[in-house]
Amino acid sequence: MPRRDAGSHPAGGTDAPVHVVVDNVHVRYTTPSSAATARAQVSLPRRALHRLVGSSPSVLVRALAGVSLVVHAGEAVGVVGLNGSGKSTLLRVVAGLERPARGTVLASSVPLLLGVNAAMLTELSGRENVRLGCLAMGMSPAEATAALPDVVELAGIGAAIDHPMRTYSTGMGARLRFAIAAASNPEVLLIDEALGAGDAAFKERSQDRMSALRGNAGCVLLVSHAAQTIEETCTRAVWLHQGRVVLDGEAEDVARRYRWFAWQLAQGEEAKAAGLLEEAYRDGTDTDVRLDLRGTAQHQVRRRGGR
Ligand SMILES: Nc1ncnc2c1ncn2[C@@H]1O[C@H](COP(=O)(O)OP(=O)(O)OP(=O)(O)O)[C@@H](O)[C@H]1O
Repeated sequence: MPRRDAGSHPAGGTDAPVHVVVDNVHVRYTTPSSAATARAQVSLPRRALHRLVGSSPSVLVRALAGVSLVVHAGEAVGVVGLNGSGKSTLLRVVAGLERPARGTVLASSVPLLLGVNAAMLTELSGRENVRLGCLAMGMSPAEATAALPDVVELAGIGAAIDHPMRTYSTGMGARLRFAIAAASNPEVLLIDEALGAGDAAFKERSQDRMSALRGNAGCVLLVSHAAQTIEETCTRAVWLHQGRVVLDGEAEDVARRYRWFAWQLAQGEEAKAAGLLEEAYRDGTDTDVRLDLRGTAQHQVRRRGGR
């Protein structure tokens, strides 16, 4: 994946340096499907072959279908959307763990992805995992030793820091993972649902830490199903639906509109939800990115403006 210097200046909005550029990114997965529609797309001989070996034909899933966005230093961007809308894929593609079928991702430095499943050695204590985690993020042994007290304090799990991680609750594990990731002070921090399991005290600590990181010219991209977390934690939010950006704007506004849409769906009011989605899409913006040969990005935000 091209990962060049994203240092550029935007044509609109903030003047802060750009840390992440996602330019018309498409991600597709080919996945086996037992659905009749998938079978119907396969030729008869191939269908017979599938039956013979007991396999299923494949279908193409468009996880991201032309996503463009630009993230500046100092921003915390929340990503909301229904299950399967492409949120985790977006984070993975920015982290460089997924290669887009089309489009470009640029980051000013290697992004750090913090997920619920971030690898930990569960037989080791939290403290030992902190040390390993710091070394894995590229710290020297001396830096890891120096970072340890801060990480332990931020995690705030008391005596449990010396217990094996297999004895931790989900929330305790989440606190430790976040504390380890934040210790490296990454310029681009990607958080996938990893904060959801924390309690109120942790929520406050993690918000403080993210503010400090943003104040330090870093940026955060945060996926959460809790639209309220996005409202409280982020400066901006992106609503994804079926791999496309519906809205990209002020966190409170985007989260509120998404929440209202999701609530209508949950009530079985599908027509109403579809109307809200359409209206939000019309009110949204498109981001046009122009890359020059040196990999510098310029971008422009265009209103879709259907009303
Ligand atoms: N490895 C994979 N192989 C096949 N399809 C995948 C794979 N990963 C994701 N997908 C599909 O891509 C689409 C987007 O998935 P993604 O995990 O990005 O959604 P999400 O918005 O994060 O969902 P959730 O809120 O449920 O976590 C879904 O249709 C999903 O089934």
